[in-house]
Amino acid sequence: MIRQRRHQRALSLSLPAPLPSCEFLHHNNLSSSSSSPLSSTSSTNSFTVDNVLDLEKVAVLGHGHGGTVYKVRHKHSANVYALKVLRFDEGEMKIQQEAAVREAEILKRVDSSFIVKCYGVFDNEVLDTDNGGDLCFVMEYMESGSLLDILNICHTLPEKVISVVGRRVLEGLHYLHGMQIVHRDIKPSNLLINSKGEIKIADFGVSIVAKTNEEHEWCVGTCAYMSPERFDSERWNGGDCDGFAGDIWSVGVVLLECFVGRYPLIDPGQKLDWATLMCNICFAEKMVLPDKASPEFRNFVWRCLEKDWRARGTVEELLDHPFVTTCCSASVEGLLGNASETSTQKSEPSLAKWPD
Ligand SMILES: Nc1ncnc2c1ncn2[C@@H]1O[C@H](COP(=O)(O)OP(=O)(O)OP(=O)(O)O)[C@@H](O)[C@H]1O
Repeated sequence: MIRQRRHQRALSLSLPAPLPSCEFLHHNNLSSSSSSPLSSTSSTNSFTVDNVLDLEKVAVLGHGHGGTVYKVRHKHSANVYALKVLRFDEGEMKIQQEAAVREAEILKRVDSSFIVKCYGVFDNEVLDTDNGGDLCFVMEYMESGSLLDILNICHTLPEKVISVVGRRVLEGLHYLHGMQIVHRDIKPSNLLINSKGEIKIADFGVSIVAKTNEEHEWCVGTCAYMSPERFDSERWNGGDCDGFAGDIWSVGVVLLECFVGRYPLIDPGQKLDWATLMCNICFAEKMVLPDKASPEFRNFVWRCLEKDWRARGTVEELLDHPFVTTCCSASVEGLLGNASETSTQKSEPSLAKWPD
């Protein structure tokens, strides 16, 4: 539902001027049938896919609210990519296209080892007519799936792994926030892991550029990971917020989830509904963390889950926090042991969407 709502709004982004070599922003006819790229990535990324018809489907990697992600192989180079195929509903085509264009604009500009790379955006029907879509993103293939997949297998992670995860995500947010990009949907299924065990941030479907004069709706993203000022803007002065603090809140929820092995802001016996989430996120007392958590981890999580966004830790502050400065490796690979096979047992909190 929130994905639908996201498509129903015509949000606009104020972004830096496009690179001279980039065709994308000048190409408005998204419904045309073309197999040439609408967009390449920035000049520092080598653009390796120039015709989507050179990609052959290998497997389905997963389904999201907007479409399907395939593992694909480039026929000539044998390089493997993830192909995200978005579908637009009839009747909402224009608004959905605008949302997808915004996502593509952001993806085109980001180039960081902490962010899943996008190698091209195409507007054609691909692979075969049954599975064709309306807009396709050729993405870096992340072999080990998502943090959600890892949690499905391991249930909980040791603190030393969580600190590596935290550091990587903070580095990614530091990069994004430096470019004025607010992600707005940090959650386990949007943190992907490659064969080297490196975690990267993915999915910019509801991201925005902050500090512009544009009006942004704040109640978008995934409810369960949403900060108080985004959940209840009026009470928590969300109107004054630039949005960066909301990403930090989500990091705190994700890391705590890795520690306790379940969504942490709802007690096991509590019903997962919108009202309970609202109460727990916006009104509950400071959370009591498990005894077994180290003082560093507790303090880190509390700095992230500070309800008042103005008092919450910033990305710069948290990158200097002892919990993430002492982490032993830039990769989670060795620490995760046998958790390389994916599983689909666990899902994110089912009330992941904003209720109508
Ligand atoms: N670049 C990638 N490499 C490998 N697997 C991927 C990649 N991108 C996505 N996936 C897999 O495909 C699944 C679906 O991704 P998608 O971004 O469409 O939706 P989602 O993030 O799971 O859900 P939502 O649409 O609610 O955000 C992911 O959960 C992940 O397992």
